[in-house]
Amino acid sequence: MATETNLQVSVKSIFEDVLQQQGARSCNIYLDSRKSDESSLRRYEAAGWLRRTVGVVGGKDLPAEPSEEEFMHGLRSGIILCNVLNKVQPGSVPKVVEGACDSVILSDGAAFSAYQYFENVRNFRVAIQEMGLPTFETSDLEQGGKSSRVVNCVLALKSYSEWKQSGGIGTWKYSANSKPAGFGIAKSFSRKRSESMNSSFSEKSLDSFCSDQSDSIEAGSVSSFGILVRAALSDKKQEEIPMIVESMINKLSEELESRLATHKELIKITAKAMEESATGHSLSQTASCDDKAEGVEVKASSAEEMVGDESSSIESERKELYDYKSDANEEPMQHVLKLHALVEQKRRDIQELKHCLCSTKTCMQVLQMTYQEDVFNLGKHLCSLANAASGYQRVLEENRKLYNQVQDLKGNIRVYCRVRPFKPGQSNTLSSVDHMDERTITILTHSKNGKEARKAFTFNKVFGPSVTQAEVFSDMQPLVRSVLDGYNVCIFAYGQTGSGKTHTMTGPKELTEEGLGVNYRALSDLFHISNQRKETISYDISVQMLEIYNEQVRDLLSADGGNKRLEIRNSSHNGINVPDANLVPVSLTSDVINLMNIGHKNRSVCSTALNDRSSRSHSCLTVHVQGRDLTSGNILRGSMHLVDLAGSERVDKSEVVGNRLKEAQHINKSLSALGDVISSLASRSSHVPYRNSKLTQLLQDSLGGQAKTLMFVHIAPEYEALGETISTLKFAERVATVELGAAKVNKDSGEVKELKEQIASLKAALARKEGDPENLPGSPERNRSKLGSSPSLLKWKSLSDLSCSTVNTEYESSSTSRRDSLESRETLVTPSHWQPLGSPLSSSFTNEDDRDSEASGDWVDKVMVNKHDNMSTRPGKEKGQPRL
Ligand SMILES: Nc1ncnc2c1ncn2[C@@H]1O[C@H](COP(=O)(O)OP(=O)(O)OP(=O)(O)O)[C@@H](O)[C@H]1O
Repeated sequence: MATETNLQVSVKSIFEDVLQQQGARSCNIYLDSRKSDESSLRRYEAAGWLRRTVGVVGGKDLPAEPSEEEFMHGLRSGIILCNVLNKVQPGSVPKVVEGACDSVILSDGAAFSAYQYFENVRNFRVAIQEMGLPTFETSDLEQGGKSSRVVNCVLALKSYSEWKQSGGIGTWKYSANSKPAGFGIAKSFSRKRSESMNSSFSEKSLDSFCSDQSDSIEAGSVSSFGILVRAALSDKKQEEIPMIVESMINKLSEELESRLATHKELIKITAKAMEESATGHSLSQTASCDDKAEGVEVKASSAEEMVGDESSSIESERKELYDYKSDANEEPMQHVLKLHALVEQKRRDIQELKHCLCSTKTCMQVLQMTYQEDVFNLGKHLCSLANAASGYQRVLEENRKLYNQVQDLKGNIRVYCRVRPFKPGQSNTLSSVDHMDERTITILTHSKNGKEARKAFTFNKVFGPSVTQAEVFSDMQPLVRSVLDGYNVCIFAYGQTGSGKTHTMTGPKELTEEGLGVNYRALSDLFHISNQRKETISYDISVQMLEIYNEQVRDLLSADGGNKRLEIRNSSHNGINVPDANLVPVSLTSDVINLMNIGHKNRSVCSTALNDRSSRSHSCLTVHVQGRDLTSGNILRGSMHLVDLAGSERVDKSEVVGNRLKEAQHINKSLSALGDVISSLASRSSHVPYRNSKLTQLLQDSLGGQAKTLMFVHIAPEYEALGETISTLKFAERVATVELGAAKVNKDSGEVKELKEQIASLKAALARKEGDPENLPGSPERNRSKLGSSPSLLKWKSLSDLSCSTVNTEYESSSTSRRDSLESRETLVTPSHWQPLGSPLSSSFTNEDDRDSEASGDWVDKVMVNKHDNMSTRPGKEKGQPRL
């Protein structure tokens, strides 16, 4: 269209030039009539095209320059319209009604027949609408209708027809407002209808000339040129016209030739530009590929999106370019300009994109560097964490060793005394217990001459009648932890029948939470601690329950009620064990309760009315613990025997016979054998007589070496049981006296000093590992905080706390002699004036460790004395040492 306009403008200017050269006066501009002229010209154009296309219809020709009324009147039947449409688009109106009434023309110019009128026009409008062309209302063909819409529709059809004729290349476009040539400038030409061209240079020849010059130029425009020419020549003399026309033609042909040359040139440029654009695009793609190949991780999604968007936009633009190329024949100038602009735009876009890629690359490199730095720092941090973790593991390991050393130094054999309360209804009963303090029990007795006398026995601890189950357990709790560290522990309940052994080990018949005995509490504690350590060590805990009756071992957890006799075996792998006894894995305290119920049931099955099996047999609950260190893979094995011994009362041989006698003999034998073993161990005897009884045989691995033995000696307070009480205490004395010797340490000995130094340096080393200045020994903050947080440390006691001695002093009942007696005890173990140092380990302990260190009280300082004793005498590797 632009080309068309350009050409028209050129033709117009040529006319003007020619007219000026000829001295012709310029046409006047009639601005007021411009509008009507414009619509008239459009109408003429439409009419001209209709005439040329369909010729004479129904014997009536449409005037070449019809008035508005003539135009509408001519088209009202719809025949011309339908015919012209069928020519443009064959078959669009399959049946054009050309009725007999055609010739009947009413005087008012109305429709020939209503049928024709509506049918043809309707079919035409429908077809036009389907083609997407602008249409009009049927009423527009009536008087007062909008003829401009009809004209517009016809011109659109004309434009479409021409587009089609030219091959239908590109997209058909039609602008309803396009003006006929000559109206793009401020001049218009009017012509009187009556005026005719009376020359050889007829209207027709000029029209055909114009139309010959450019096929692509709309015929309507050519018609306008004709009008222009006619208007220009209207006032010329006849003889002037050939000359004017000739010069016009010359000018026109010149103009057209130059136009064609430009057109060709532009097409060349366009093709070149398109090639460049395509090459530029592929270059940018190659560049992006190269970038990728270089390994530059331009992965910023936004940049990729941009590139992606741009590629697709370039692709679409490229397509458009090709479209333009196809349309180039129609509108070369405009297309070329557009293409130029487009190519420039694309170049700019590509440049911009390259910049963007560059900056993204830089950003990515910076980011990469930052990440690398972060990863490096993280690695360093991880290394230091790993070091700290392994250091922490080492500290824990050391802590475990130290802890167990402390347990060793406290004495591998500990003897506690527990006094049962009077049974209900015994309030007036005379007690054999004269006095009790923390470690001493004084029994009321009589001397040989019948005078009242007292006998004092010293233990590691004395528990009075009011002491609770929890308090009893708290004192032995640290030993439970040793089992988890791979040590063997043996806990015995010793005493005469009815003295409270079962109460201590299991609890009262009606079990309550407070009443739970050592067995439940120990296992519950094992579960608790093993659960706390689950991140570092995986534990398997299993339980066996055996009974030794008349020197026969039975399984209390067997389904047959424990009737089968079992053999004790010694294997290199498992040590001493009873392979045929049930070993039941447990993980909850409730599991243990259930198993113990089974055990008690089996034990009572074997009882008779006259013979309470529980007091006539030893029951042994054995807890086997196997722990696997998750870091090193090391295996720790420990076991704990919880033994409820048979009643220790002596049976007068003259009074009992048969089974009772046999039982008594077996009990005496086994208890005596136990005493012998413990004595031998405590005195570091070269021979330990384990094989003298099934009991000592069974417990062999858990007695001696680094194994820990704890004996609860039970006392019945009734005076009438004095004989049994004395004999029980003497047994305990036998066990404990040997340990007493070990506790006789001179506080000033050089070895003790040496030990003190060793422990101080250990503390310092641990504090350094923790990197906590507060934990360095001697730090005032540390001492303050430890003293503040651990009152037990303030309650510093003398070294006599450490003794496991019993002292028998038979003396007259007087306060003086009693004081003397106490003083005499003090000489055995010298009171310490050492200041409490606290434990540097405690800060690195877990809660569990804190609890345990608290439970063990001021253990670090206690270590100092006993360590000397044990270290100086302990053989290198003995039985009962943790098996790793
Ligand atoms: N410390 C205690 N507090 C309260 N009651 C106790 C205590 N010790 C023992 N008893 C009670 O005394 C009675 C006898 O105790 P227990 O059965 O434990 O003695 P035993 O030594 O195990 O006897 P046996 O050797 O016959 O089995 C039980 O009723 C028990 O509940």
